Amino acid sequence: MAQYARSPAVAVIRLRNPPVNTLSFAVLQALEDGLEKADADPSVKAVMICGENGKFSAGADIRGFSSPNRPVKSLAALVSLIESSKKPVVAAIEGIALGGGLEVALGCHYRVAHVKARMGLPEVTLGLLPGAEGTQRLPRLIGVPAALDMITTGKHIPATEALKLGLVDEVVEENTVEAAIRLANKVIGQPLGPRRLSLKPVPKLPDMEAFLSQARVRVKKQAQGCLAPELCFQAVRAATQMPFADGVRRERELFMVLLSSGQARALQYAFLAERAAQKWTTPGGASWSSATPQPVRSAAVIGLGTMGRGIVTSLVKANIPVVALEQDLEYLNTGRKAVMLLLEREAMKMEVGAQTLDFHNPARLQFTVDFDSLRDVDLVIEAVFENMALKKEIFHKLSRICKPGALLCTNTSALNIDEIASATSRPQQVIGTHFFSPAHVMRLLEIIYGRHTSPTAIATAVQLAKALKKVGVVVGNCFGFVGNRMMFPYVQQAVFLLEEGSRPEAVDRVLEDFGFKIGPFRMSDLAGLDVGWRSRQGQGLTGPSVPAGTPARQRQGQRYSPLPDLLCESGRFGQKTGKGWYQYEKAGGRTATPDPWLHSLLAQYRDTHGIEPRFIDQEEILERCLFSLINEGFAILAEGIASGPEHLDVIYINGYGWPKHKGGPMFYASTVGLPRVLAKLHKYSEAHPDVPGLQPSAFLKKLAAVGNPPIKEWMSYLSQQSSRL
Ligand SMILES: CC/C=C\C/C=C/C(=O)SCCNC(=O)CCNC(=O)[C@H](O)C(C)(C)COP(=O)(O)OP(=O)(O)OC[C@H]1O[C@@H](n2cnc3c(N)ncnc32)[C@H](O)[C@@H]1OP(=O)(O)O
Repeated sequence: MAQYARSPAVAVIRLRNPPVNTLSFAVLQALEDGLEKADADPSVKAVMICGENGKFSAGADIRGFSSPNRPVKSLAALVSLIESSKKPVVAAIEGIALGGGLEVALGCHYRVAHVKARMGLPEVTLGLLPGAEGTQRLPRLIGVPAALDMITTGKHIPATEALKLGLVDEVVEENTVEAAIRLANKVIGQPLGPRRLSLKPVPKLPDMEAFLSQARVRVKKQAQGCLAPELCFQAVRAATQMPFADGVRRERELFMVLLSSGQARALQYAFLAERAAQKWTTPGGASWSSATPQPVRSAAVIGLGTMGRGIVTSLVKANIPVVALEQDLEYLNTGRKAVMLLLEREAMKMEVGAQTLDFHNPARLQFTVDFDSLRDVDLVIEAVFENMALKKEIFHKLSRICKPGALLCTNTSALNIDEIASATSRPQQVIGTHFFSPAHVMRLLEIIYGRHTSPTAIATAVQLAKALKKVGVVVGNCFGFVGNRMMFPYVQQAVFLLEEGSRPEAVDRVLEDFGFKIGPFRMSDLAGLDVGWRSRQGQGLTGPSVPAGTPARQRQGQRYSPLPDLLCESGRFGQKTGKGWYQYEKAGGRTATPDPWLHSLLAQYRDTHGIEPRFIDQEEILERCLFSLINEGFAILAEGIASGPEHLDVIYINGYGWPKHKGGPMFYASTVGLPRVLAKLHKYSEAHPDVPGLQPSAFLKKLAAVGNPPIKEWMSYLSQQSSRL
């Protein structure tokens, strides 16, 4: 709620709704009561609004948007009420003023911010727009270009930038509340008209129309299928074209369009899913609420290939001293040059300069070929290539060399954590940390616990993810873990569709139109086709270990496509060789062009195997790829490999380019409706009985049978979570 006090001519209203002072009905009501009380008291000459616990407000309650009683209108009315106050109102912004929180501050006549405060209108990231008149007030205060930038990107800006933009009147390093009270006392009796933003004109630009049309193109490009940025743009444009009251009406109409859109629900779900994924549990009973992380004051990275370089960069950026180790001086020098280049680029992006990152200081970043240098580090991340024997050899060494409490992490995308841990005398300290490439950019960190991994080790890895500004998702140990395990049937369907008559560019287009950043074939070309080829060779699916007489398109009674193997046998490994599922301008090129060679290979292949090609429509492409991926997700949940559907969705949004405005694969399934997903899987599995990925999982069947419950109830239908531990 809000607490009311006096100081002595200034009424102090403190928003109070832990942890982040969201604007619930009760808070809004208490704020309104406080304003009325201040207005009615002749000894009160000014008002100051601040937030409890060093935070102004994180805005409207994201959990409340789906409620029929959401306080949309009352927030806008309250902001108007603040602005129309006859006594000056000053906002004291500490910590954060976001969304509706910043809109409340915009209703105030003056704003004082702490130097460490951050401000923003992040509604666009939730599929909405600042619907409490923020799209009309902000451009009047800071001008159209800056307002449009803040509103269409949702970025948080630091107080110092806010001061430059004119968003706040003062920035202070000490007590913000006292500074705001001082300012309130100073402005008593001064005219308020010029401080009421609704009365100000929108600052003019030499050519507003030209600016807006260029901005619109930029916004559209960044939106990638998301509706909110375009409607945010339209609301700000309304501010340039209409009087305040009409602009507010337009803002309200656009807000209602967004509020009822599926995208807003999906994006709000994604926000909450990310928080839910931090609350990990294991079938063995360990959980985020009881496990305590160990401090990580230093780290080592073994292997300076693509992944290792990104991981070192990430650690340095997080201010964790790193020892980087390679097998010999030649590899070490190549790795060192590459890491330095990455860090220099990052330092430039961070606008802090190489000195602040301090990566030239050997106490912060040291390169070595000597395993003994790892003796004292708190944590080691092994990032050599995917070879079980090599990884086991390294872990055996680490087990002997590292200090007793050190956490031993393996960066792997599929290998068995228990087998790696078995090479050590301390399997409780061994954990999988699956980084995504480029590791210093991608937000996802899949954290894989093994049979013996301790809760402390899991909590430490989760804490490390936070320190690296990544989202860590804790999952159980199985082949491919969560992300890649769900990806296998998806990619498999994509290849089967080629066998049956489709083309890489057709399949990719359907999935890119759905919203994936890149389709499965472009993705395989980017990652390198040889990675999967080596893995299939290791599993005995291709190469000399396949028994003579095995049918070309069958393995262990199941359908198998040798197409990707054929490409690799012709040296087509994707972008790096200039040829894969597409052709590229050169080895290492990025521009994919459909390849006639591949088309004739497909025709020849179908001929050889007696496959009559057929036209495959977009619906079948989309459903077979997505529903097989989702189906695997249900199997993963039933096996207790992940704590809930939110965890799978967070993995897909942050690691696999799933469109966030579609909420993640499991959320998407809930919007399609589980009975429909099930019916389609039945249909496709009847047509392809030798494809296990299309046979509906028992958990999906159960959820459809009990009447398609909401996603948050799914896990309660798992009577007994089977444990992999
Ligand atoms: C009535 C509508 C009319 C007009 C439009 C107004 C719209 C809005 O205001 S929409 C909301 C806009 N605000 C945001 O988008 C802020 C979202 N929150 C954040 O960015 C971050 O949470 C934070 C910067 C505020 C804090 O970050 P951090 O310190 O890393 O903590 P957490 O993210 O883990 O959050 C802690 C805790 O708070 C919950 N929470 C945060 N913000 C909201 C919110 N706006 N509504 C509801 N709950 C919120 C968050 O879920 C965490 O709780 P749990 O641990 O229980 O999940």
